[in-house]
Amino acid sequence: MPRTAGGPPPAVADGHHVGTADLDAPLERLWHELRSGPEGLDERDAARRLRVQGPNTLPTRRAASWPRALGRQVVHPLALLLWAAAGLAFLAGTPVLAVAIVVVVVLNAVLAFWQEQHAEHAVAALEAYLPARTRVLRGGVAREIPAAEVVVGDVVLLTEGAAVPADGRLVAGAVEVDMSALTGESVPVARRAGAHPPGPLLEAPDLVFRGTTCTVGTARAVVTGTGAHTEIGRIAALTGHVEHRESPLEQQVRRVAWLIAAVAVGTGAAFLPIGLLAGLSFTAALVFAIGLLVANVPEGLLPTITLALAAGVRSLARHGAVVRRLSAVETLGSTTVICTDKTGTLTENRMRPHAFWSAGGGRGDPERDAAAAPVLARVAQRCSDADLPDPARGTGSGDPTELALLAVAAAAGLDTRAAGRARDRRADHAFDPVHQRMTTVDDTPDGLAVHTKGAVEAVLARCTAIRRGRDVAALDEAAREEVLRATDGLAAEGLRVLALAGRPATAADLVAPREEVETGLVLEGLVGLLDRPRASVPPAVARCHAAGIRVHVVTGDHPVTAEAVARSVGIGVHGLRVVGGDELARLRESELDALLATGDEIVFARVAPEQKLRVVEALEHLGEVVAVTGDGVNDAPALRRADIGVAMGASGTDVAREAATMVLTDDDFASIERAVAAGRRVYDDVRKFVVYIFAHAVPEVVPFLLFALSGGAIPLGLTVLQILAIDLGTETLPALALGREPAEPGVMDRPPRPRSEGVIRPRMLWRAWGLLGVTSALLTTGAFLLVLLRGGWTPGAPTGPGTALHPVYLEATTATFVGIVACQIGTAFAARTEHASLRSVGLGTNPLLWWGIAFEVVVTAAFVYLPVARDVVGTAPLDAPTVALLLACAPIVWGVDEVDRWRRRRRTTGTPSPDERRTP
Ligand SMILES: Nc1ncnc2c1ncn2[C@@H]1O[C@H](COP(=O)(O)OP(=O)(O)OP(=O)(O)O)[C@@H](O)[C@H]1O
Repeated sequence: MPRTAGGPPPAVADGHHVGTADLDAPLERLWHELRSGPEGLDERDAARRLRVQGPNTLPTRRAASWPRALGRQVVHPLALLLWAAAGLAFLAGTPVLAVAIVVVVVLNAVLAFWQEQHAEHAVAALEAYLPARTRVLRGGVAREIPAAEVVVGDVVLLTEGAAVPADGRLVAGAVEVDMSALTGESVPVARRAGAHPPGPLLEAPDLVFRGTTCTVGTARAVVTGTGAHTEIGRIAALTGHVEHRESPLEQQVRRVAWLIAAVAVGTGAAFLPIGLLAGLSFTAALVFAIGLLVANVPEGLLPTITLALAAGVRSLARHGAVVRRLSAVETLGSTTVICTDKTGTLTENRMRPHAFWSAGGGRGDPERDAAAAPVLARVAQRCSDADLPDPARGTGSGDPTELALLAVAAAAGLDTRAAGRARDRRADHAFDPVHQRMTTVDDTPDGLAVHTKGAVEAVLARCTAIRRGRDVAALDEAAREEVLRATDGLAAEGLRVLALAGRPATAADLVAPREEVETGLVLEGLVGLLDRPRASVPPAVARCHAAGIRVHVVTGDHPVTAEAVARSVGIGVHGLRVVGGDELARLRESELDALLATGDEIVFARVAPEQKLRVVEALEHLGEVVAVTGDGVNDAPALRRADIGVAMGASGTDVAREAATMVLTDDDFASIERAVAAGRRVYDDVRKFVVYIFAHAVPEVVPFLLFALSGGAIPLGLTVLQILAIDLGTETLPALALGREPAEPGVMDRPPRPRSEGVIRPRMLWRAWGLLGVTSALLTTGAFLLVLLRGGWTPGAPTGPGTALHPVYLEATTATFVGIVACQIGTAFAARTEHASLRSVGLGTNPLLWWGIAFEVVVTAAFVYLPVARDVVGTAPLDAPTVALLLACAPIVWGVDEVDRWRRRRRTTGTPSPDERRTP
């Protein structure tokens, strides 16, 4: 019987799973049942299987959940408040109002649903930017393919840091895998080919599963299940898709929304007795209280914020930074320190041999002099896992360091193709960042030989002799000094220096542990590799400095090389310290804190990945918001710990990607800086539309206040239904457009926002309610009174239905309604910037806003001029001069705010103080 983790094996008609194959069977039978072999499938067979089996992706159950998502919006707590208001309106005998409120609830729910779906899709679409890739054998040749194209029968190659793309059985090699996604157990477990005692499926020592990652070792596995027919596929089908977790920004805004809703209910309740005192009937007073409530409940706020975050995530993805959590966008904006690695992030990761040094010949040209150093060239050729099929074009696959060394071997006339090398290799000890060297034992024309290459200190420590021309001399203290001096000389030019060494081997070296093989080596020479800084990095570093962000380098490379590269891109212009891994290890926590608090930028060189975590923890202890980059398995803890863990999408391992908050598709440091700028922009945008949404509360409430405080002598300037028309019809789209506002000039010239600072601050409320709101209220109330007085009204004169003044009253409320819309247009333009002038951002730079305003104008015109709509909301057509007068409210509101911003800029003499810059 085939073993399963639980329940019977899935249906196998489509061949997704080896339900018919016996996992306990000997390998030969498994190959037979899967119609595959140690060479893997051939391409045509694989393509056909892919068509039959479908892609190797996990099912999503989005389709089934949308009615629930929509339903959730209708019973959302703020919506429930509005339902209650509708119920009250119905009881108060105003069914039209009740229906209108219900329409508001439903339309808002639909809009919120649409926004959330949009946000979810934006996040889901990110996967397309990060296609998981995997290496498989096809017809005996290793190829990298999208993980979605893996089929049953494929032979996959697993290496350190790789995600297991499908369920399978190991056929060669041994690995350790992190099974935590399946079992919750975080300690990696060993898996090796061959061993096969009976027992539970998940514990079988030769089986690997999709969703787990390989932390150590290399192995080959034949795929036995893909897509939904994997263990994790079954779990995914049980739990459905991942829930959206609320970001701190959303939590904050939710709290504020509740606070405002409570205030709205409170004011509504308080105005009920005031209305009665002003002489209203109970019904009229109730309607009036409901009006206040509906006017102030900020029901659209949250979904709009979620959408703004999602839009930010999407635009980041298009610019090389894929964020894996919505909340990361806001954290990015407050980043204060970036810890970056060097190779590939600051530099291009395209290395070429630049200098060569040997004890006999001194410095030389690596390609020209390579032939004169045959053993060195052989180490470069043999001790490598890269493939340089065509040295002339320099193209190939593998580690850039090794490709550059293969170029040296090719210059010496050696064959650099992978196939021949693999044939002669008898044993190897892979490179890892802790040992910082790699060793192979190979058959050569001169017999079996050990070949080692790596960081100079790491190799030198294992050498006992040094080559001088044709001779080999003992490696004494003086010779060691000579090598280290030569290393420093090359490193000072920013070169990555590798030492190459070798010795004749014996059969014992084929089975001996690493430490024994890497002894008694002869140092052949040094090669200096040039890896140019990326052109985009110096300006990005300068922008980080202007934005108050410090950049530390944490690298495995030599201190002198790292310092030269750091300086060449502008890191440390205001003070640079270089700290080696050994020194870092000796520092006490308090000393490390003191070092990091100096304000200097620091190059941590020759550090082990584990030490990165220590630096990150110390920085966080100092209250910094840290973004840290990493690409290897050992970087994962630091990536997880940091506020923003940044993994390298192009060169990093799957493990690092999984642990990271953000993945750079181009590995470029400049993308981090762009992401920080985008984070700041999104945060600013959220504040912009909060200002916009809050501002209209004042002109909506003031007519009620005037009515109540005048004891009914001044009629109600705005009907409840008109308020609903504003909330619903006219202001939604401009608010959405403000969420897409391009960054304001100077967004990267101000210091980072403190982590503790709330999104809504007193100064911003003053601007929304005090400045924009009060100006709008003055203008609209003025317009209302003007129209009334012009029509012959005097305070206290009756304006109710049937009275002579009723048509004038209708016209006057319409003036308030249109006036508020015009003021909102002015507010929208004012809210586009927090500090800068509108001129500096340009009038046409947010086309969405223009569309939103066009929509607003059309809807308002419909409410005023379409008889059906007019009857519902109680408006009357306005004449052209009145309309012109009301439209003037827009530039006035904008102008008042523009003057205020100008005044604040001038008060700070053009160079705003940090505090001033952060306040709206
Ligand atoms: N494939 C390799 N074989 C042998 N030695 C290597 C290899 N790659 C790198 N090294 C040596 O090990 C050192 C550390 O490499 P590691 O990959 O940890 O860091 P790095 O790439 O130099 O820096 P960063 O952490 O900034 O990416 C290098 O400086 C180099 O001397």
